[in-house]
Amino acid sequence: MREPPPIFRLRDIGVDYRTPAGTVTGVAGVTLDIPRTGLTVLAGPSGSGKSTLLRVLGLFDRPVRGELTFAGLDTGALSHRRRRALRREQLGLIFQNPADNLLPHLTVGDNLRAAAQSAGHPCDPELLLAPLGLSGTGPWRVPALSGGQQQRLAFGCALARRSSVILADEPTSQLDDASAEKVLDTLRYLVDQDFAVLVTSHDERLIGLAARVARLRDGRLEEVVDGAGG
Ligand SMILES: Nc1ncnc2c1ncn2[C@@H]1O[C@H](COP(=O)(O)OP(=O)(O)OP(=O)(O)O)[C@@H](O)[C@H]1O
Repeated sequence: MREPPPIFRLRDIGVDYRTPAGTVTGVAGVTLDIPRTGLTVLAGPSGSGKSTLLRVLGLFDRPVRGELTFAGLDTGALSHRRRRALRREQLGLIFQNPADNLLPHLTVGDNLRAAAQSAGHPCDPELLLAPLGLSGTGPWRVPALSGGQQQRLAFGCALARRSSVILADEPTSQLDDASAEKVLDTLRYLVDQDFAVLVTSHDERLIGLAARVARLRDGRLEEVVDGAGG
């Protein structure tokens, strides 16, 4: 059987940052295909370019070099508006700090409703909350949730938007062990639901769940290996 086309196709991607001290390379020469299903981990030491690459894949930042195709679309040719619409409708990007992903003045249920509405979908919060281990929290305000619960709610918002791809920056890094385990359960659930899940991480437990691990070093792709979760 023929392999389905990749969800992301990266060819020679480069990102630079201009700083007062000169140009800093975020990533350079990254060529990689990311399949439509399963968990892909972008691994590598601090400063290796993981977050930079995730922001490019989330269509937040445009690479200065190379080509990025998302679901067959050449993203370099897309207007700012079209990129924003794709982000809202198809790409769930979850930032490292749980509080950055949610609307803190709303309840848990209203966060899910707002996420669903922004992508034009109906929403039953309790149906989304149960598999995330957050049953009954719909009427709570966001600050009443722990950091790990907020992180899982952020994944719930991506589910509510029916994002085809879920991208998360170090989702376990700010959590204690018990909360991190629950986030790992959430990632397993998303993979079972056939989402393409792409996360940056140094966390060996998370790397152990991956179908494939892309290792970066100094902004370059060092290797792509099959993981234990494949
Ligand atoms: N906004 C920025 N301005 C200037 N340089 C930046 C900026 N963001 C990242 N960099 C530089 O780009 C390179 C890659 O950084 P990036 O944050 O992508 O790495 P990372 O692997 O995600 O690191 P960490 O695990 O610490 O988050 C580093 O040299 C970093 O200093």
